[in-house]
Amino acid sequence: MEGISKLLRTSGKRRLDKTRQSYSVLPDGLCRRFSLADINTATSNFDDDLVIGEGSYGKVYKGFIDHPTTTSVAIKRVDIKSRQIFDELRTELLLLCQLHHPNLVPLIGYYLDDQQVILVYEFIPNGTLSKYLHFQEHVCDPLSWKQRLQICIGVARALHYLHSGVKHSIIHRNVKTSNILLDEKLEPKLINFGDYKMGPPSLSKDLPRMVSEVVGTVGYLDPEYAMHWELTDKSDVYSFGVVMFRVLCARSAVRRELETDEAHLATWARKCIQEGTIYQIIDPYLKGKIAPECFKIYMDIANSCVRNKGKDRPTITEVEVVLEHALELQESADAAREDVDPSGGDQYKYPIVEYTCIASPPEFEGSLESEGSISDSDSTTSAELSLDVAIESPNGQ
Ligand SMILES: Nc1ncnc2c1ncn2[C@@H]1O[C@H](COP(=O)(O)OP(=O)(O)OP(=O)(O)O)[C@@H](O)[C@H]1O
Repeated sequence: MEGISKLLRTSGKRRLDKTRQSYSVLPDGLCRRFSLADINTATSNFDDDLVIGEGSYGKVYKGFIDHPTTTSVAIKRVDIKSRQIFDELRTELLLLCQLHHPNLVPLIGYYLDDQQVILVYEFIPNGTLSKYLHFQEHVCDPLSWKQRLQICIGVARALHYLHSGVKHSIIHRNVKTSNILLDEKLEPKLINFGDYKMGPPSLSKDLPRMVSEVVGTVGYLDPEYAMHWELTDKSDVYSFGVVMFRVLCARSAVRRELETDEAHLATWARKCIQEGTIYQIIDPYLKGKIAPECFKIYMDIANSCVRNKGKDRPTITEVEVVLEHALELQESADAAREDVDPSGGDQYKYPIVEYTCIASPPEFEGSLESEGSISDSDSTTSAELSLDVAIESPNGQ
């Protein structure tokens, strides 16, 4: 990783010295370098019909390389309007070509000159996770609960790799559902590394790093980092907690039109957890489909991720382990149900339970047994039995 900063320094100098000219910023062999002619062919000269998305930096095109085998790629083209944009894109490039994990989007190659940076990624066909999380107005088939758990596990694995799998931890800083793409098997791939920051060596991760600007997305942003400008890997954990609530509730992370607690999903979810009403705000599609034991530990870990203080949040490794356990619990509950009623399929109904956690304990203990508690909807108070819960019986009738 020391090599990265060195490369950044040297390549920065090169840029100042040269007029428009393609050049390499990486040692040979580290990453494929495309010519502009290759890119023009791949995108039919940046044909607007091939645009698949647009980020804050520019358009993303679907392209095809290596004719006649034709591999599908996503090509991100960024006009260099400022030195900062140039540096961020080059940073992403330098980082990505050295990272390899099944849940990170693979970078295939790049083209770079003084006026543009073009990054060529593997094409991930199923779009962003946010596309699947539209409360009550599904634009595509809703994901099952098991698929959602598997997606969360994949993203947690990617973050685990970034936080601990490399010499210096890498803090993504912009974990959100629109930065998670799904491949043909709905395996998640984390994208957008332009805002990452290198943390301290992995072994001393708890030391905060002072940053000169706060980067992230409203609704996902760690409040402690936003207030004190001190960044640790726990900021990503906070954002990941918001992703978990998005996955459960299929609601937006932030709704600017509201001026109540409901404006921020994380704040709203924590309030509902304290009041024992969280089940009322989950995605209606999931109601009755989550095994209570799985629901409890999912809520425990999601709730602990969005604690105000980073030191009270779990590490992403702990989150990953708990989510894997949650998936096992769901699978064994599903298997037990199938034994009872083999024809039930996805329609098996679990009792509707509420989850309550009055106050967050000061430390995350690893064991989540003692945290929240769940109760059958039968035993909820009348105040808790508002519309959503009251109209659904455990049998789905
Ligand atoms: N590898 C890829 N495969 C398929 N689609 C992609 C890929 N990369 C990006 N996209 C699509 O292009 C869109 C824009 O991506 P991009 O990373 O530029 O923007 P963004 O997520 O909006 O980022 P920013 O936070 O910089 O505004 C994504 O939302 C996605 O739909």
